[in-house]
Amino acid sequence: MSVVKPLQAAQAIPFIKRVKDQCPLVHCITNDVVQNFTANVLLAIGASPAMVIAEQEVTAFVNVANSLLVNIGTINNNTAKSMLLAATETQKNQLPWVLDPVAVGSALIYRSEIAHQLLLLKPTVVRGNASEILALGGQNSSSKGPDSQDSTESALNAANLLAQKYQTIIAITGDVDYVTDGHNTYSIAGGDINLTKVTGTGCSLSAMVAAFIAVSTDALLATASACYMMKRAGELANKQQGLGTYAVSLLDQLSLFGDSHQ
Ligand SMILES: Nc1ncnc2c1ncn2[C@@H]1O[C@H](COP(=O)(O)OP(=O)(O)O)[C@@H](O)[C@H]1O
Ligand SMILES: Cc1ncsc1CCOP(=O)(O)O
Ligand SMILES: [Mg+2]
Repeated sequence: MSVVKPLQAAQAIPFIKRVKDQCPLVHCITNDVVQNFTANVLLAIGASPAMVIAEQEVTAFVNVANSLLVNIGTINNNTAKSMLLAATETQKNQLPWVLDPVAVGSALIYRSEIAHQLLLLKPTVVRGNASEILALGGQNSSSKGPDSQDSTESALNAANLLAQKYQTIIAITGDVDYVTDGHNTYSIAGGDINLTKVTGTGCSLSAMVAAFIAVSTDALLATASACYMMKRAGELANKQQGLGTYAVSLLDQLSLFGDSHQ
């Protein structure tokens, strides 16, 4: 078992600043539910989003972008082809990329098979909730579609094994986030339960991770820093008016980072 260290805010701040300063272009092949929210989250943190999906375009575009996000949330035959082409090209050229294995496991056999094919293409980071990481590791999980029903602690062992086997970084998000390379692990506490009641926070966090690893050589700390930023913004967002306002306020808080607060 790897050593778990709580991430300090001061460790995350330089990574958050670097994204703002360098404005990385993030190529997103993501699901139909969260396209707009993800683009707005990336803009809020100072990155540039590009949703480029066609199989005729993805190979060229991964070489133009600074990093790639592959999210299988509403996968179909066409998008699966694009995802595999894009990931193959990033692996060939050793470009940073993130896999978000939305809802793997349970009855969803097609996406689970594609997720395993994508894992073999060496994602820099895999970001999922506890149920997804347990399922990816071949362990029992109790998801509810894209939502987790498992604790992040229960997925820590699976995360360590996956990280070692595929030489990747695994970020498990939930009440406490854990980010591990199989040897060193950061924990990030805090956040807010409302983050689970707005669709796309997990998916857009994966896009944030793609932006953070695009501008850093320390992918472990960069990933943990992105997790910190989402949790902190989730704490600061307005919880008095209902979930619609909360979602918009979350964007506000992400965009205000570094100006009025950390
Ligand atoms: N119980 C919780 N308390 C506080 N924050 C949470 C909780 N569950 C999830 N989060 C936060 O919500 C964000 C999305 O994570 P999660 O809900 O696990 O992703 P997904 O949408 O992929 O299931 C992350 O920032 C995570 O830390
Ligand atoms: C509801 C839903 N169904 C397929 S993808 C998706 C979005 C899930 O977003 P998140 O995992 O960030 O909550
Ligand atoms: Mg969610």
